[in-house]
Amino acid sequence: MAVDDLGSVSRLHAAPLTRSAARGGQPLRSLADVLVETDERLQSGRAAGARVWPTGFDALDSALTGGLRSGELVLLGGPQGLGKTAMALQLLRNTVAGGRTGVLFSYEHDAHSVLERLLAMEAAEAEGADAVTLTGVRSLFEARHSRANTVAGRFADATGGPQALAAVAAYGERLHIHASNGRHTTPDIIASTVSELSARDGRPPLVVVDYLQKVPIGKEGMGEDERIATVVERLKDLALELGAPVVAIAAADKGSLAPGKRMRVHDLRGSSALAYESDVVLMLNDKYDVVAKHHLVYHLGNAERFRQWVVVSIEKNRGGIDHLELEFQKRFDQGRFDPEGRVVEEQLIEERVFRE
Ligand SMILES: Nc1ncnc2c1ncn2[C@@H]1O[C@H](COP(=O)(O)OP(=O)(O)OP(=O)(O)O)[C@@H](O)[C@H]1O
Repeated sequence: MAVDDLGSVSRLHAAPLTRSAARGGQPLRSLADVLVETDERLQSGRAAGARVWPTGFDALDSALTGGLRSGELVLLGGPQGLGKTAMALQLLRNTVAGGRTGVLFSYEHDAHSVLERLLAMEAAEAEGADAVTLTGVRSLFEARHSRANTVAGRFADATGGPQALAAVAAYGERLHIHASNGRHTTPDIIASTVSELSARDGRPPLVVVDYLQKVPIGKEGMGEDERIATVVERLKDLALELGAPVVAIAAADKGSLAPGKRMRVHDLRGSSALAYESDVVLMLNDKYDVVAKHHLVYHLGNAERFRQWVVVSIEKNRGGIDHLELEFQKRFDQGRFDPEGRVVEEQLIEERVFRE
């Protein structure tokens, strides 16, 4: 049947289509029911397939044909300090700035430091390279002898400061930060918190978990791999039930942190479950560490340039192309990446064999 013929499913039937006993949300349904529900969604002006959640990183969105999708579990992995938190926060920021809601389960950073990062990000959005840096934002809060005793007063003279405050105020109600901890914030707590938010806001939030291996299960005697496998399964279930993407940051195995090594999904802690359950895997690596050696040997100036970029490899993409290498320029002094990015042109290696 041609797509055009499906303009309205009810045209195909003499009697209007009605649902049988199995309604949406129940585990067992006939395909006919799914078709009717799809028709109802379209007729009421809603999207019928998975909803697309743009990441706001241009090159990534085009590689992922528009962005992340509802129901997907997305892994963001890579070595320590390469900007996993920065990228996840920027993704959250882009989502809420676009009008949706988001929630961060933060096992690593307190809410105030998240605020500082977002303010630096917004100042940079507004004023580019001249904007107050993340260090500058911290100093504005930490200054003990400032005459200004309000946030607005402290930011009044900082380049991009007032714009950053206005931007954060505009989406602040839609971005939630959960002070999570490795003893109590189990997948059950994550799921119930998200469900409350979803009911309150009338729509599901983008969920970010920073980071996955810190999520406890609350059961004694479980080995780490089994615990991680359980957490990943629960997060995948949450994404499906919620109808939004769940993005989880994943830490690497200690043994795989050797300098000059390219990190792959199989280097992440609990890797077999991680790779199996997730729909999209994004691995971050320092470009300098993963570029083929001839790019460094014959062009000595390249080394410094490459250190400014992070390669984001799409190692898995259940809904589209994978094994694609993108690169984004670090702007860590502003707590972010340049959102544009591009496809990597240089040849990359599995494991770097050349070091200065
Ligand atoms: N004020 C700052 N100015 C410049 N760089 C900074 C500043 N604060 C943090 N950074 C750097 O930004 C980088 C990205 O930090 P981020 O926390 O996003 O990385 P990460 O991959 O999540 O690290 P981790 O695994 O430690 O959580 C780090 O290398 C960090 O050292």
